Amino acid sequence: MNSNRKSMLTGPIVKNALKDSFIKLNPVTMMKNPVMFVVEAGTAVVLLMTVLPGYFGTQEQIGFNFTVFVILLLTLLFANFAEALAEGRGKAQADSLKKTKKEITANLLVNGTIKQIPSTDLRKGDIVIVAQGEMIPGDGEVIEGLASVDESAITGESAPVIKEAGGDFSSVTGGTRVVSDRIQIRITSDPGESFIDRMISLVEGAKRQKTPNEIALNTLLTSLTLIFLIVVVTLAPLARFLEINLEIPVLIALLVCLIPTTIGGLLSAIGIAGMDRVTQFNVLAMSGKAVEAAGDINTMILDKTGTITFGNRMASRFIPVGGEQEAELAAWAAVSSVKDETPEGRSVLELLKKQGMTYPESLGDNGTFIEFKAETRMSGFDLADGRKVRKGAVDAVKKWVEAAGGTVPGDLDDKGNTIAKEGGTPLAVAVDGRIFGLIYLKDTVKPGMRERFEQLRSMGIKTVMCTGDNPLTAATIAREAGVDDFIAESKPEDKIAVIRKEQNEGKLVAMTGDGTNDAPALAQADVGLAMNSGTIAAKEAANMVDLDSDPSKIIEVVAIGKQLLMTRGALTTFSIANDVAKYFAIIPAMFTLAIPQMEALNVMRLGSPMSAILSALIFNAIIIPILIPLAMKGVAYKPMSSTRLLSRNIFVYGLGGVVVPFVGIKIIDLIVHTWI
Ligand SMILES: Nc1ncnc2c1ncn2[C@@H]1O[C@H](COP(=O)(O)OP(=O)(O)OP(=O)(O)O)[C@@H](O)[C@H]1O
Ligand SMILES: [K+]
Ligand SMILES: [Mg+2]
Repeated sequence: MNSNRKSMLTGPIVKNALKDSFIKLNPVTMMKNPVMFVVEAGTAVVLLMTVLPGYFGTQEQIGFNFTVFVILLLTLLFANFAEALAEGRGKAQADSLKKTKKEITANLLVNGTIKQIPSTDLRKGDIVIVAQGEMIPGDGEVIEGLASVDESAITGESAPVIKEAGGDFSSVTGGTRVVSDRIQIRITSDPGESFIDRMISLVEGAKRQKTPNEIALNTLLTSLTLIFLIVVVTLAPLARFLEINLEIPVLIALLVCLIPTTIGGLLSAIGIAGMDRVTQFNVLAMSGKAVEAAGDINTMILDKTGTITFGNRMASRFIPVGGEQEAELAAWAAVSSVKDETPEGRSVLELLKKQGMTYPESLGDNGTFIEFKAETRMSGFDLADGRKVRKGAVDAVKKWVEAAGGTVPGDLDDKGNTIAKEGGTPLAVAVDGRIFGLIYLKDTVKPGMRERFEQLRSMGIKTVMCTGDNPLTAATIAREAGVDDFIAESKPEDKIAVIRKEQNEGKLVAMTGDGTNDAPALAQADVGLAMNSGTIAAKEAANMVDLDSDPSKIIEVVAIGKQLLMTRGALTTFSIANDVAKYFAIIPAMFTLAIPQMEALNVMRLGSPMSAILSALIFNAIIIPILIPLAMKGVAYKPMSSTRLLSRNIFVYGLGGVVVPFVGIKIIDLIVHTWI
């Protein structure tokens, strides 16, 4: 899917869009776009006057009427083509996704025996078994086992990912393939509601609804259209009263030139293309509203590990405290990590191996594993003989040891702080009341983070790093990465609190996350970007999912959102400014047609009244296809504050919108005038 996602507009897409341009002429479809619907009504009237001149017009104007009809029809087709082209890539993607959605056989587990049923019969709560080489029959959660899964059908990324029961990597997607081992899965979606179904309807635009911004703009454009309609309709009797004869096709041409057809024709293409840009970027936005909200974000909440840093925090050294032996510290660190499947836990065992050390493995028999939790900030192992082994954040382990009646060695804090000041994470290791020392976890800030935060600042966006790590480590990483603010030792509920606080100040907040404990905060945020590798709860709470599971992408998503809003604003300004020039072409021409002495009004020195009207109308039509690439690609975006952006755009597109048609109409008139 990725290969064709990246591909540009191909021949078949353009061909389909051409066909769709005609299908979209259906008045029922057209009615959703009042500006273009008025153009269509006008086109129909001019057509009647051309084919039935006896009833509706005069014989000698047939040529002119027919020309007006053709230009109006082209105006409609151009607008339809813009929308169809914007929809085209999504439709092509949907087709390729549908191919991956073929029916397969699922191994349903009923009372301990396997029953084969078609995947389409699976319901929420069913348990299935998927073995090596088989396709996963539906979305679900791994409840037993571990397997590597090829998810390229949805992510385009061919390297298999590990899925395992428990933790943040347990969610699987229907249509992906198990490449090794065997897992038990609890199905979490009913037929028709799966992730792929949602993806299809998203990229296809089937569920595309107008965003509040689009509705507001549409209302404005409709009001403008209505006003001009009233003006033009009242112009006719007024002119007749003054004994000036204004032809109906001329009035229709005037109306079409005055109403905002440029933005009316491109509006939906701009929205669809914006959504599409997000999709090309391998991010699924659940609605256009989410993409637009991204464009208006004031505050961005980021977590440290995995977003700002690479996130593979690796144990790099064992540092004993209180006169303990390094070998003994290492052994207890290993015991606390035997079943700890977090990257941190695994790295402890790797370090042990690398240093050629060993630990008494039999201690791991018959004990209870204590899983790492963000709330306790510790993990460990309760031995069969009753001894409790823990490793975790220094302050958490200190409290735990003190509660057990132990004492804290005097050099613990100093040694811990030294690690933290270097940006590392110290983990203390203890057995019951005795602290043996520290594990030095190293993580590195991703390159280029500083520049990215610099950009965000120039866009007027505040960045807050929220981490469960200690304040010293947090401060070091925050300084190194250049975030505006940070919150250390934060528990999951603290993230929600930060979001609420910002929102209460009237700000829009974005955040990324992947864990079940991030889900409430993802739902609370105005833009919640969940990682595809994350839990189902996170993905359902968020309004965007990143298929590549790269949390720092939120930065680009915001840029795309801004670009969408800017493109819409710029083309609206351009469209309305455009109409000014058309007054100067059409109105004098119209009156000169009736009263030749009014030639003095012809400020643009256009060839003849007829050619002036046709030139304005031709310009009005061809400006739509000329602007399609801009509507699709978006206007160039440089990070700067919203107010500066706004004034810059009004200058460029407002002034440009007035000047360009004067030049354009004049050039067209020079050509047209030689023909008539
Ligand atoms: N596997 C583990 N075993 C024991 N303690 C751990 C483990 N992983 C992390 N910790 C400790 O718990 C703290 C909190 O971890 P948590 O994952 O909540 O936040 P974080 O990863 O530090 O920050 P972030 O929110 O940026 O991901 C860590 O700073 C570390 O001190
Ligand atoms: K117009
Ligand atoms: Mg973490």
